[in-house]
Amino acid sequence: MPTHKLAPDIPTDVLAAEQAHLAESRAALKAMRAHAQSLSADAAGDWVSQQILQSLLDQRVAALADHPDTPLFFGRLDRAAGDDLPGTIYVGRRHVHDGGSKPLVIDWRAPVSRAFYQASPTDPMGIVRRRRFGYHGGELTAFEDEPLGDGGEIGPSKILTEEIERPRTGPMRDIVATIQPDQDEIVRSTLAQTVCVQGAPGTGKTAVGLHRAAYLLFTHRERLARSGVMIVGPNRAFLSYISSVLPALGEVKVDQTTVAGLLGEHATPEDPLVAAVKGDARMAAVLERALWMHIVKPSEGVVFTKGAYRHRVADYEVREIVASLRGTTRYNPGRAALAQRLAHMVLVRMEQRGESPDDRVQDAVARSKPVKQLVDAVWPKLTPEQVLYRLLSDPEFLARAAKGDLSAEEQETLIWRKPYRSWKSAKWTAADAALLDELRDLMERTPSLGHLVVDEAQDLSEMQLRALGRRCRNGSATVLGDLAQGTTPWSTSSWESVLEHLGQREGEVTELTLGFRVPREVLDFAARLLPSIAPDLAAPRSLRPGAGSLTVRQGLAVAQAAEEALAKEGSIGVIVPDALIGEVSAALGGLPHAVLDPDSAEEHRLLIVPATLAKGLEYDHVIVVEPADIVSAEPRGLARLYVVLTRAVTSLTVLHDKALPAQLVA
Ligand SMILES: Nc1ncnc2c1ncn2[C@@H]1O[C@H](COP(=O)(O)OP(=O)(O)OP(=O)(O)O)[C@@H](O)[C@H]1O
Repeated sequence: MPTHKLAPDIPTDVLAAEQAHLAESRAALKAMRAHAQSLSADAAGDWVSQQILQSLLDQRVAALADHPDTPLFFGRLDRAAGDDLPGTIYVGRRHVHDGGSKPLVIDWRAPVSRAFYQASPTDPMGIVRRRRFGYHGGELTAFEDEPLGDGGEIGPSKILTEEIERPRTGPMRDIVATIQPDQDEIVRSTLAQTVCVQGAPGTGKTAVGLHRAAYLLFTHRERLARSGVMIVGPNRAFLSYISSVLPALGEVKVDQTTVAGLLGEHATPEDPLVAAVKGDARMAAVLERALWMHIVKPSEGVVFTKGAYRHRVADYEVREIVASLRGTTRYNPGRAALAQRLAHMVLVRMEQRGESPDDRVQDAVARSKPVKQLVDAVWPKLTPEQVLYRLLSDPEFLARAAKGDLSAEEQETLIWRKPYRSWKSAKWTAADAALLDELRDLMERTPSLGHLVVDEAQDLSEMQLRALGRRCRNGSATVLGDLAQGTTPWSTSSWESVLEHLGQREGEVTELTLGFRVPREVLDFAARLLPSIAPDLAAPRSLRPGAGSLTVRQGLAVAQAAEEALAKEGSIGVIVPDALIGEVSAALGGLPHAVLDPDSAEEHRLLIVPATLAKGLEYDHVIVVEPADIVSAEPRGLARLYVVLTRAVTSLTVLHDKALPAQLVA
């Protein structure tokens, strides 16, 4: 077993030497920042290049900021001699070098840093000793050594345990100092590889996804700067919770959004049965047919008059062009190509008459009135909204488009009960947003990003997955989720199916099994629901025993439970059925609190969290109010309850007036 050298019994001379290295590294970082600040964008040739260069320099300066509370390095590796790498390496959030070429801190994402996460007594990876540092308020106060060379066992790391037990306040933190070997495998998988991670609540899926984004940006900086990386999360409260992790890792240029943010903020409520049909991947074929059904068989040709001549393209020739374009192009480029092909035929006629028209003439003919009129009649200009409007309001049109794909019953489900007056006044739903996006892509190709991280992916419909898949079709994805936490009408029951609809069939499904958030006692309690919501999943395991962390009380004494929690350290989430927000807020009376709101910058230790927004979040102390109402509020209410019961880091108090759901009673 290693000796854990933690204050107060650590050798002060060794600690002082490490503190001196920290001071030297801090000074060097300051010098690097000053140097970056001194660089001028004036050298750029023109105004535009100057602006671009200035923005790059500003980003560099921002990335070199030293945050006093964030340790600059958290680990040290002492390597066995034998190659030209330095014998001692400090692993930290970014590279820091002295004025020359001496590395003072090496970025955790660099290949040499991998051993910090992966080396073990059985595979020391050339490392003789791994040292972890403990910090207190930005000061280096302790360290812990793990000898790796002697093949012995490594005991539990106190620094790791302390990090995991640290009370939560405010937004999510990075886990860069304590990434575990199985998490590191996922973080460092190659850019070309799509990875899908199934993991019980609190196993670090979100953390791993964010760190993978940071790793890929570091490793493929130029490529991804061009193509982009995006994080897609379940709702804005979640985005706000994770928003500071990537900036803390020096990555400020990653878009973080929700599916609604990406596809359109359409939120008209909808019957889950209708949403389920709209979310089904069979809708893709229906939409494709619906769009192309707008093309009308040409019954006339074109006559283009120039001077005394009338140049004619016959109706059968138009039909041939349309037939040759159909199916070989997207809708909008097809329209443009039809105009150009008609113009080309006119040009051929002109040449046959001895004229010698050039490309400009062809463009002019393509834009001319007779050609435009014919194109509009045969291959009409459309918006996605027009097509979907027609599909959802015209049963006969839907029947033709849906032939063989949707049953008569499903078609009836889709048709609006109360049709809108026009496509402009139609009110769209979240499920419609994915359909509109599919149509948009059938009309014009959606650009692809380099990498997409999709969190809580079990909740996405097949059509939403297709929409996300378009955005990484030339790249790869990290897909994160838990089959037991699916709460939407279209929640998936298989990751293979998710990967298929995402268009990433080659993706590898892997599992994280060790929980870092929820104490064992609480997790075991919540896991009673698993046989009912995800019978194929193994019961989750927790790293943290957490004896005494669970309390179940009859009666809704919320204020009392909140006061008890306020007497302890850390954040408090009172998770309530959405319908009870007002009532619980009134019951909390004079205790300062707020209702969770992603748009508010206000910070409160005591937050009321609507059950439907709790996904992905965590609080030190969680008070769950009236589980029976959480279950009865929605079709997948039991899964919602599982999500809600697994948000606690330190304690969970369940308050109930009504009988607890039978599945929870042992
Ligand atoms: N290696 C680690 N070291 C320290 N803390 C960790 C580690 N891995 C995860 N955690 C912490 O555990 C908590 C849960 O992590 P995270 O939110 O990523 O889990 P999740 O699997 O996405 O959970 P959920 O399914 O409930 O959304 C977070 O506070 C995270 O910082």
